[in-house]
Amino acid sequence: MALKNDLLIRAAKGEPVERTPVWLMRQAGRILPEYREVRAKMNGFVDLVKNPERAAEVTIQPVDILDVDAAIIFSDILVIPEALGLPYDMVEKRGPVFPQTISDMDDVKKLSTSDMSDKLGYVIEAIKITKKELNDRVPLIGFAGAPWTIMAYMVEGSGSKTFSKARKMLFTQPETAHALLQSITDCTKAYLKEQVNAGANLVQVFDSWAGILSPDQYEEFAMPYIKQIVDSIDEVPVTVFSKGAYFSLHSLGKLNCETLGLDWNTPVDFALKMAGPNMTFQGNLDPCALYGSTSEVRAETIKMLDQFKGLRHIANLGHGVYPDTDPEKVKVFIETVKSYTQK
Ligand SMILES: Cc1c2[nH]c(c1CCC(=O)O)Cc1[nH]c(c(CCC(=O)O)c1C)Cc1[nH]c(c(CCC(=O)O)c1C)Cc1[nH]c(c(C)c1CCC(=O)O)C2
Repeated sequence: MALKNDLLIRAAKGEPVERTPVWLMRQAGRILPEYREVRAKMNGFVDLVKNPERAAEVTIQPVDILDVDAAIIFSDILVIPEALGLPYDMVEKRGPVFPQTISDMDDVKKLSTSDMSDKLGYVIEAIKITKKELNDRVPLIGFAGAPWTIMAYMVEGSGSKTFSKARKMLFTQPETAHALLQSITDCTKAYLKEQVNAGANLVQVFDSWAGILSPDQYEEFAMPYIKQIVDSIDEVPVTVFSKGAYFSLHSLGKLNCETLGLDWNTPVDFALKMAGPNMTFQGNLDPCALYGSTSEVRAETIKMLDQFKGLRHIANLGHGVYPDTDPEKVKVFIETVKSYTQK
């Protein structure tokens, strides 16, 4: 079945579009009262993630309510560590917490890499239900965390400003780090393949903690694994969002993917110079811009769109939308993108 709105897919591939497509990272989540209502009926976040019917419901909410040009499957990047044998808990106001972590090679060897499709079957089921209920109105985005970001949580055991335990491992036990990264990569390749087979129309790789690595570390511990993942997907376009890794845009630009996510710290002309002209850029409004008044949100959005004028572009924020953002301001952002005409 053909998509009724395929702007996102065409923009990703660099094909002509009538206007810039728009969606928001973390759109399926706490900004919507309708999400919080569903969430309140569940036994916590993980329970919601593991309920394919409810996950499909909250995936579609932003399409109905905000009129975005894409849905992103409601799940989390941390389902991979869980499937590997490290369960997580989502603690209110603190974020993810892992009771067990990875400290050495023995821990890596103990990870269970078998039966991944059974263990992640709930996400695949949620994708199938979502596809059916979306009825091809807009594309469905599948996703996974990049290996370095997943490793960071598995070693650190929770969120952190510095992830110093995870970064320490890169210096003190590089072989352990590489073995862990390779295990995560193998599982992620299989997982994304299943998402595509179930109907995902595009996949995004989130490297949220890329920016805490040095350029050399990024080339050694992040890039080779992202490349393996990107090279394993031919059927649909791929977006790589390496937050903070402006210093590696030259090698990101050589990846066999269609789109690079940009955060708001990265100037568009700099990204173009570094990554070259063969990529679509996605981003990059500061999520805090949505705390402004209606006219300020409009002005900031237009300023952002002007910077991408003439380039291949998918409008988005430079990171996920913050939970206390007024959905009305999100709508202003979306409507401003849709009514913007390139002069
Ligand atoms: C680092 C990361 C995580 N998860 C994710 C990333 C990469 C993107 C980024 O950098 O923001 C990705 C993610 N997490 C979630 C989605 C769903 C789809 C979407 O709307 O984008 C996606 C794409 C749901 C979620 N994931 C989480 C929530 C909130 C939990 C709740 O409902 O209580 C949602 C809707 C929780 C989560 N999950 C994670 C953290 C650190 C937290 C706690 C902090 C926070 O809330 O942002 C790990």
